[in-house]
Amino acid sequence: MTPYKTDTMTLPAPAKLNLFLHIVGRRHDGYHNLQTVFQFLDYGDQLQFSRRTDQRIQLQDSHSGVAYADNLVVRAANALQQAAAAKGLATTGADITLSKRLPQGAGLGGGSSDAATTLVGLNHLWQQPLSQAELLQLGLTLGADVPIFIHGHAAFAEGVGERFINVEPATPWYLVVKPKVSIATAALFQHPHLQRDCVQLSVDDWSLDNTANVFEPVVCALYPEVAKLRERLLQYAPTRLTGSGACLFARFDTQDAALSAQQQFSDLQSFVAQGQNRSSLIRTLTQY
Ligand SMILES: C[C@@](CO)(OP(=O)(O)O)[C@H](O)COP(=O)(O)OP(=O)(O)OC[C@H]1O[C@@H](n2ccc(N)nc2=O)[C@H](O)[C@@H]1O
Ligand SMILES: Nc1ncnc2c1ncn2[C@@H]1O[C@H](COP(=O)(O)OP(=O)(O)O)[C@@H](O)[C@H]1O
Repeated sequence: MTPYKTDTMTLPAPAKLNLFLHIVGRRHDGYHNLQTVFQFLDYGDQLQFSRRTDQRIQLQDSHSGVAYADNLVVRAANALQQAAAAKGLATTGADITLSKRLPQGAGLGGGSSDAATTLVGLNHLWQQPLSQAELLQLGLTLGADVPIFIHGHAAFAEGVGERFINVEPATPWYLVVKPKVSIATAALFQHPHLQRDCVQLSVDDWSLDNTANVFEPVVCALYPEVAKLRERLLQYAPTRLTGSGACLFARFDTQDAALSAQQQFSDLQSFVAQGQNRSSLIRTLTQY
């Protein structure tokens, strides 16, 4: 039997930002067609994977607060084991440790990033039972945001967010602040005031100035705390909502400027991180 290259891997699960988010139509399956640009942050969760001698998946979770079977890490590991078995390929089990740092319901894609890192990490540990195309397809069954984290490069995305054209936007420093509200993505997509008829852009047409996040006015109307926080952040830098919220990100030219503004938001959960066009997951993976 060929020896495995590695028995244990530690991989990041970075956050994403939606630099803009437009809805361009509704689909028959209830989902919406989007146009968005995803960029990664050098900040996120961390996952450790170790091969087991039996077939079990065991997750140790540092306070994500999600029920074991619902955790996207467990769901991703089980889905990968089943997909490999369907191809007649053997896998082992795995011990997985999730160190959770990203807030949830934040628009940062934390759960989706954990799922993607699990798929990519275990696929590597188990000697690639699935191709990259198969991983992307499997990821999409776990959530619309999972494929971008598997892809791992900043992209102009369409469809439900699974069709990509790589882009290289500027990589400023961001101050990301989480208002004290929790937002349910599915309910927000159904809101009657949500703009769903944005003009289709092409990849070369978008800029921060000619785009918006269509969720932002709806979230600000529903949650005055978010509107107030947005006003506060706008005093320091251009600010936008990421995903369906609740986090807002303010854009700075330097780390010092972002850190200095952060001092004014000590009443809330926040962090400063630089935008990345190649995700830390993909960069770290090359070390294994
Ligand atoms: C809005 C975005 C933008 O990146 O991010 P978040 O705010 O969640 O981070 C994503 O489209 C969210 O992706 P994700 O959170 O993976 O969504 P899913 O679990 O697949 O879907 C949750 C629910 O949102 C709705 N949904 C999601 C994506 C989409 N393109 N159209 C939809 O209508 C559906 O009602 C679905 O049942
Ligand atoms: N490992 C996980 N980390 C975070 N959330 C998870 C995880 N597994 C399942 N979830 C569920 O996914 C939901 C969305 O989480 P998350 O991806 O962090 O937010 P968002 O989509 O707003 O960026 C959570 O509210 C939680 O119920």
